[in-house]
Amino acid sequence: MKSRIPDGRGSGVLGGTGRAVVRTVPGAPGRGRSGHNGSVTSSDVHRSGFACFVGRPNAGKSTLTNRLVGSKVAITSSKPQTTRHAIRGIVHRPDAQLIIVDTPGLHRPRTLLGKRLNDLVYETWSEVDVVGFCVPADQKVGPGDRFIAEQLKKVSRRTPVLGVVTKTDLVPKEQVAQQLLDLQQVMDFADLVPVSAKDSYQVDVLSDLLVQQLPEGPQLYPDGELTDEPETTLIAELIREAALEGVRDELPHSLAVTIEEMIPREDRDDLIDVHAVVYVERSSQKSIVIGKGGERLRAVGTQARKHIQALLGSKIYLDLHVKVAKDWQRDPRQLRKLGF
Ligand SMILES: Nc1nc2c(ncn2[C@@H]2O[C@H](COP(=O)(O)OP(=O)(O)OP(=O)(O)O)[C@@H](O)[C@H]2O)c(=O)[nH]1
Repeated sequence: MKSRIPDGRGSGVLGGTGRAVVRTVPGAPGRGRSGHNGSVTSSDVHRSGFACFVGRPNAGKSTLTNRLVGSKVAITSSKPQTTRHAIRGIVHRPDAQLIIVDTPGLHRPRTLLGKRLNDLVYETWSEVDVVGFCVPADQKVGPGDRFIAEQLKKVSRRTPVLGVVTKTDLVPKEQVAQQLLDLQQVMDFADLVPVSAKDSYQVDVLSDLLVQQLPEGPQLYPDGELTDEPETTLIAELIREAALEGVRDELPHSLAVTIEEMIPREDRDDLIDVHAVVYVERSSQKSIVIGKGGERLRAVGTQARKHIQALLGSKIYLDLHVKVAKDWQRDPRQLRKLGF
């Protein structure tokens, strides 16, 4: 992965100074590593830096990123492990600019793709200023979470880690409290916070806690910018998200999307032609994606088009092809071609 930090600010300035505006976190037994006491101190300091969320697949990281940024930039799906690209969302605040890198789920590598994804995770952790470790409120803290915690401990001396209990809307309050206690057992956190991206519950508190860990610094991106991912990457992700809806469990890992061409239609200033290819690994998967009489692929196209038009603010014509790239997850050449 290319460095996610644009101006040479590397690990040397990692770790927030923790002197920013701090609010008490209702219901969270946070310890506050920098000795904050819940008081509010006004400050003219501007902070900027990077954060990422880690957690088991489906923990709600992408949804939380979207909620913090306030726009749909990272794809979400009910299928696990759908986030492959470290897409950044940018939170603009008067007192800070927080750039969120959405990392893929960490998992035991079985293929070359799996290994590259894990490498990407470690690289991201060592480059950011703060990590949010997400654990959903409705699932017991388990071996998967402890595995991640063990990995996180290796970087937590340099990079502060916040414990984030997500999806609190799904369970009663007592269960949220218990989950916070259980999570506290797995590692030392800079702070613990319960949130619900669905209800926007405590999302602003989380934003404050993340910002508190950032170093002082100027705005790194212009106002209004939500992500620095190239448009084509976002469009490819939107198509992949649509293609993943309601398909068999093994398919997500075998799907990749490339944008072959994106050109304004001649003589029309309101229409863009987008040509995309959906790659699968086997011809059996190809027929799943296409569906009977092409029905599924049409539905995928319709859904993706809706989101792409919203993203670009322009009408598009979406041309989708499905191709088989045999065993692309194990083939370095193909991986490169598909952008991994
Ligand atoms: N009820 C509820 N559901 C949520 C919340 N946040 C996320 N979800 C759902 O949980 C599922 C997974 O959310 P994602 O944001 O895609 O999870 P992720 O951790 O990014 O998943 P990967 O990309 O697989 O690592 C989706 O179906 C979301 O709609 C929440 O606050 N409340």
